[in-house]
Amino acid sequence: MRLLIDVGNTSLKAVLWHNEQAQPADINNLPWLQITEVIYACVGRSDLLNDILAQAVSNNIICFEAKVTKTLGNLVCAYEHVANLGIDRWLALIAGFTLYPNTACIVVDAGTATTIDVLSSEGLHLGGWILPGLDLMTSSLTQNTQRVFDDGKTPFTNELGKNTPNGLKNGALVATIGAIEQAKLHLTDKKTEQKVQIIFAGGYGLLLQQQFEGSIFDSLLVMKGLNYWHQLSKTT
Ligand SMILES: Nc1ncnc2c1ncn2[C@@H]1O[C@H](COP(=O)(O)OP(=O)(O)OP(=O)(O)O)[C@@H](O)[C@H]1O
Ligand SMILES: CC(C)(CO)[C@@H](O)C(=O)NCCC(=O)O
Ligand SMILES: [K+]
Repeated sequence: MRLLIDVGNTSLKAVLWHNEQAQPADINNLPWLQITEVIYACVGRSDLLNDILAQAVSNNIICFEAKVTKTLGNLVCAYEHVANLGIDRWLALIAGFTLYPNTACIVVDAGTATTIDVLSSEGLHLGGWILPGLDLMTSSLTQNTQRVFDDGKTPFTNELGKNTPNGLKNGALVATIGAIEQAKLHLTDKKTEQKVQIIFAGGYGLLLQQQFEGSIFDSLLVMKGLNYWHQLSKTT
């Protein structure tokens, strides 16, 4: 059994991976006798990991930290300074590349931030964008204006707004949808009409997925990326 940990800017997420399946992990009561290795990634507060890694060490369990590299197998990172790319973005790309081989992908992780990454069918990461997540978009407006307010019950829809919370929420949603549409333009090749797979992850991933026909939502994308990273980094 493997312990997979993703430390983001809002929370630490952990799952136990066993027989190709994820089980929820209670980080206050981890089954150390059954855990064979720990694989983790961190874009947020690394101090959240201290206690778990110390427990792993005292149980003689080996820990691996996933890092971004220029290449991983046939996957190539767009950044010149690869260490600057968030590891969560790289792991989501690794998962997209592995789950959809030879397929152009747009990988969207919608949490605190929304990240959009573009991957060619050959495994070239063409680059991406970092947007405020839907909640950050709306809270930055309510906090920096006098009259823009949210009512806590208005949903995000792609309709035109006809009141303030509508205008605010829907503005955030369509800004995000529009960015994903822009990402498609970087992959569309009129001659080959290649299929582009749009993959969503993160807290707002399901909501966004519903806006794009043929797209998929995978709540475990980053966790799967941790597993694939581990496999690929051993063999390449
Ligand atoms: N059903 C849901 N479950 C969890 N979060 C949700 C859900 N629906 C919307 N959200 C929003 O998604 C965001 C959290 O998403 P996610 O868990 O992907 O966070 P994250 O940004 O990846 O966090 P971190 O940076 O800690 O990894 C929050 O803004 C939350 O309000
Ligand atoms: C953008 C976030 C915050 C998304 O979690 C993370 O991937 C990150 O901190 N990235 C570093 C900056 C970059 O990816 O260019
Ligand atoms: K994240």
